[in-house]
Amino acid sequence: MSEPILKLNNLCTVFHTARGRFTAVDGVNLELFPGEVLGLVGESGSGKSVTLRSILRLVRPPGRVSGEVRWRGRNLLSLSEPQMRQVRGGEISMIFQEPMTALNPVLPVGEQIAETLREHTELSGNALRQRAIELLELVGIPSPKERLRDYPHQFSGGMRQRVMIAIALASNPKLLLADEPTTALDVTIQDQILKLLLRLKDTLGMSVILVTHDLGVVAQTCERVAVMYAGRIVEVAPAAELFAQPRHAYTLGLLNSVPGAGSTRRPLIPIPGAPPDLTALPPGCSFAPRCAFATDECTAQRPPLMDISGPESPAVRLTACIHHDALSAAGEVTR
Ligand SMILES: Nc1ncnc2c1ncn2[C@@H]1O[C@H](COP(=O)(O)OP(=O)(O)OP(=O)(O)O)[C@@H](O)[C@H]1O
Repeated sequence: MSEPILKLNNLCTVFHTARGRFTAVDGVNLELFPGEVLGLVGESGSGKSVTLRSILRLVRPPGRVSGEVRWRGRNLLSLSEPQMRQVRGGEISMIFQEPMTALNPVLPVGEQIAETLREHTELSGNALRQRAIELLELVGIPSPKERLRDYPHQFSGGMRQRVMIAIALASNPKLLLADEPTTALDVTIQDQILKLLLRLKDTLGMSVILVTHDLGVVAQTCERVAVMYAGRIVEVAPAAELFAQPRHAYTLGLLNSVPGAGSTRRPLIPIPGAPPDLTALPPGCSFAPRCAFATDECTAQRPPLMDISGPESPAVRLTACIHHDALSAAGEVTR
């Protein structure tokens, strides 16, 4: 297997709020390989977005990020801000759920693409304008030359998302961080945007981390999946293996609670309870209070992320569930 392009080592992000101090990202270790699409899934508040923002150092003080973000031989957390600006929007780009938060409403889209091109490439004058047209064309915007002068509000939701992707790709990034990029769109447009992202990933040779709570989107797009719960990674597996045989009780719960992620005929079983309050996490496994498999051992101490790859599954499988063996049998019964 090739070397990872990105490696998160013990990434932690702590916030101090009126509710108290809490760790939104709690010791995340994760690897991303060149050209792969990794899905980061989990319920709302599990720390997916904060993980992405921590990679790019977009967490504002008093939020504090520690650990290591190893990217092409450097730790991004120890770069100066000017060095970081070259990486952010240059080598690594990010797209968001709501393009309007990323786009400037009072600037024509052509000018917004030009800004990124000026910052991250040597292009100027006509070559720069030509490249802006090419980028709009690349993301499937009809009549790109004419649309350069248009403002974000003159585009439909799906087209705005395409514009944001064009801006993100302007610098030829090696990594695209996509935070729920299709959640706000209707299903047909969602499908088009996901296909576009996959095509662009292949054409441009990027890696992608895709944050989503939609397991259907994961099944459609991701090669590997990391599951987050209460700020921690609880399972990592190739997507097909994760769907076929989840090895963490939380993943099993997620798969059983949504339609379409596995067999379509099975009944949906919601996960009981709600995600924990991060300011008052239970001892041991954070999922234990909601888990049908939990035993005293689960609440006694926090289970580490264990490597359970075996000869029958050559790809790396990690789980933080001590009942991962019992789950395989139960998983087949409930699913
Ligand atoms: N700037 C901030 N200040 C304080 N708390 C924050 C900040 N940003 C996020 N949080 C908190 O950190 C936790 C993780 O949030 P995050 O947005 O990463 O979750 P998520 O898994 O992406 O959920 P969603 O799918 O709803 O976006 C949540 O409890 C959230 O309220």
